[in-house]
Amino acid sequence: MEVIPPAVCGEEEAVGAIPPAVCGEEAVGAIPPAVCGEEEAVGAVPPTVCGEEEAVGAIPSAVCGEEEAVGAIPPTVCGEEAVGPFPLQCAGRRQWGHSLCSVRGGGGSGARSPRSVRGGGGSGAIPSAVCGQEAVGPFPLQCAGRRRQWGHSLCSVRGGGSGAHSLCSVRGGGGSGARSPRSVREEEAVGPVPSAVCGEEEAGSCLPLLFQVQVLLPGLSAAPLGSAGPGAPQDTGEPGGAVVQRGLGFRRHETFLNAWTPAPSPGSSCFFPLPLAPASSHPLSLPNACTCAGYWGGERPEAEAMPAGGGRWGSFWEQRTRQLQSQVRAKEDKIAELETENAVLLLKLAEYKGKIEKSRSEATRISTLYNKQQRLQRNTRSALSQLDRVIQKLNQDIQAFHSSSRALLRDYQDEYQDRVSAIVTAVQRTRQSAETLLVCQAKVVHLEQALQDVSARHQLERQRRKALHNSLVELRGNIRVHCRIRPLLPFDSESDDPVLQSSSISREVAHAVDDETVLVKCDRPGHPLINKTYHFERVYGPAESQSAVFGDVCPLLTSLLDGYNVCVMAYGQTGSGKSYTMLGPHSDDGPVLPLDPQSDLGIIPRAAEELFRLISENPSRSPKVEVSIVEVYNNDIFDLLAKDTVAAVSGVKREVMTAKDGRTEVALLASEAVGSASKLMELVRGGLQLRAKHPTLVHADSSRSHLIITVTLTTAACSDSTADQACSATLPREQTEAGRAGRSRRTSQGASAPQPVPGDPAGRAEQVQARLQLVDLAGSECIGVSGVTGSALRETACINRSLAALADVLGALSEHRSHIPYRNSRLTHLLQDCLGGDAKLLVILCISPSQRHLAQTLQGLGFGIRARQVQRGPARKRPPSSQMEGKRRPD
Ligand SMILES: Nc1ncnc2c1ncn2[C@@H]1O[C@H](COP(=O)(O)OP(=O)(O)OP(=O)(O)O)[C@@H](O)[C@H]1O
Repeated sequence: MEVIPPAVCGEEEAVGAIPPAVCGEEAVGAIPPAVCGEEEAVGAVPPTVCGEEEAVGAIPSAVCGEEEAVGAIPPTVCGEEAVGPFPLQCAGRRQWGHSLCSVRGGGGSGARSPRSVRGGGGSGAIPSAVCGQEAVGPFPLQCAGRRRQWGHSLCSVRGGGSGAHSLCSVRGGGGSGARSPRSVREEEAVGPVPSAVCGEEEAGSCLPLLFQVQVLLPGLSAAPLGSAGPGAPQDTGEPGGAVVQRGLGFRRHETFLNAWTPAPSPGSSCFFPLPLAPASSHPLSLPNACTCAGYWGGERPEAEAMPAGGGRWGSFWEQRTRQLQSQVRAKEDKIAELETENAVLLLKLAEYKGKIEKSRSEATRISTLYNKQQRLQRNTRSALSQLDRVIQKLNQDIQAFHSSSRALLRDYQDEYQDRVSAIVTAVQRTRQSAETLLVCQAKVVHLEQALQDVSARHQLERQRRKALHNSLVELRGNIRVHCRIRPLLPFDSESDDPVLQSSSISREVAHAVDDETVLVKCDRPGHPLINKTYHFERVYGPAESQSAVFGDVCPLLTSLLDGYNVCVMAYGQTGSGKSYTMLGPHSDDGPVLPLDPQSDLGIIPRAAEELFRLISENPSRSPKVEVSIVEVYNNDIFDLLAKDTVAAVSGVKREVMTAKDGRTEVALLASEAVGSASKLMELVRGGLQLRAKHPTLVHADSSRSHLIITVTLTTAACSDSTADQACSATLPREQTEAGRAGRSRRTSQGASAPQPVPGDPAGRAEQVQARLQLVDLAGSECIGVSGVTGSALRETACINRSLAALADVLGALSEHRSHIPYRNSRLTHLLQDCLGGDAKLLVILCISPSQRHLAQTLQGLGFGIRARQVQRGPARKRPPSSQMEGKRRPD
């Protein structure tokens, strides 16, 4: 083992023969220096640089980061950790210098090979090793600690190592070597020749310094080598000695490094620098710093290897110094260039960092977006899957719909064809029908025309027939019977008969078939079917108005003015509409004139108005009009205009008497002359107030007496010609003709025509009296139905008896009996002139359509038929009063 280089060790012993050994924990090196970290490093030649692994290399140097690197001369640059000989630049973090730091790894050995070991041991001959926190380097060695450390060599080398020219504070193992300085920190450093410089530890002897390297940092003026100012290193002049600078007095923040480079060792061809580095923890606290200046190793050069004498050595070293200075300058230039590049790189780095930050935020944003997109994609996928299912379902539905639609379409087309063919057929038929219809329309028009002609002819024939019938009636002296069917009223349904209350049975049994026929039809269970028709001069249905009824009465008023006695009599059961027909709707005030077109007033007020209208049309005649009103109540006659009359029951009874002229009159009958219709109706209203009334179950406002209003017209007699003219002016043509026929007949028969009485001794003017009797009979009633008792029952009995007497008279008249029983009743007695005389008698037969009153209806219809059968001979005008005297008609 050569014992040339010194060994430097940290905490461990460093043993080195000649070359120094540098070790971390333990370092052993032969000739090449070995620098080791924590592991032992043994190396011969070349040095080895390794990271954590052992590195062995020959000449070329190796640079490694974490990996093994071996390098000889060319410098090596590494990232975090680098090793390089000669100008070695290694950039760790912001570290600048020739060689770099933070070399970790095992040791190595080799001649002239720098070695930087961290952790492991290392050995090298000439080149030094540099480490980050621990670094070793040859020649101008700059080693930075962790921060801002500048210098040729560095401190804190860990690991053992041995070898010549091995450097610096070594921790760990020791190293041994001949003439090798030894620096031991915490551990002993042993070196024969080279001295060891250490901080607190022993510094071994050093070889004579061969030259100085001065490195100036910015702001520090250069000091001449060997003659620096105060504190400049002193050459001890002893070979193998160490230069120890203590208390050099450098200013703070200034760095002055003196390097003493030993002579090349025989075993190595390179130099080992003598770094001067602060030993304190802070790199800039130099004044108290340097404890270990440098080491040199190797044997003193032999005569043949080293110029003999100081001059030769001086020139050599001067040359070498210049060479090295030029190299230093070149390196400095290179450093400046690299600084620039580094600055640029730093700028780029900052830029890239900014971009990286931006990219990171962008990446974060993109990541967020990506997550969102993922979620969206998941949602979309689930939605799409649902949509797919829905679409599949829809497709199935659509297919089903299409198939059903096709089937429907086929059915529709088939049906359409059928319908079209049917329509075509129908259209053809319709065309044929239209043609037929046109023909039919033409026929219909023709028929309608013919019908109108026939109708006109029929109407004409009817008028003729009616005229003939009226003539016949006039000639025969028949009683005219008009039948009026009132509407169905609410009280018609108030029946105890459940059969009648049944809605299945029609409640109307009497119907107006036409204006001359009444049909009674009733089909009740348990009763014989009734289906009978009755013919009258006129039939009024329920809908016919009061004015229509009065329209047929109106001609009789003309006859009245012509001198005929006229009687209009309403006959019928109770509640059948007699008072309604004769007077109008019941009211407390009675019928009030004047009439309006829509009025419901009956025959009496209308007749009054018409009478005075007719009178006013021929003022030359201006007959005297007198009114008397009587009622036949309980077969007694009461004068309703008598002054002594308070009420019918308590009034004075009147008697019927026969006048000289044969007329029947009421004795002491009060009569009042009236000059107007309203005056007449005023008297009527007064009489109605006195008329006996009593409510029954059938009719709440039932009249209990027969009301007879007599209007007497007294006119001056006129000649036949005058009378004919007057009659012609007022009567309808057929009536006039009939009247003429009758008159001619009466004349031939010697009937009493009004003729002037020549030589009337009394000198009285001839007068003709004609009477209009308006009779509202009391209604016949069925006692069981009307439910009357007491006085009402007597009233009913009297009413029924009087009506029966009336029927008997009509029966006798119709049968032309010799005796007419007028006097069986005061009613018939009072109406004798009307019933059997020469008056024009009109009976208005009122019936109820209700089934409830069927029996009474049938009885009334029978009465009407019987009345129609009466032939009394032609009606005659009333003769003048002079002719009437002494004439009496037999009873
Ligand atoms: N043609 C008709 N139109 C409308 N209502 C009628 C008609 N005939 C009768 N009435 C109504 O019938 C009811 C009975 O009529 P009305 O008093 O004339 O009977 P009546 O025969 O005089 O009875 P009574 O003999 O008992 O006096 C009355 O309320 C009346 O208004």
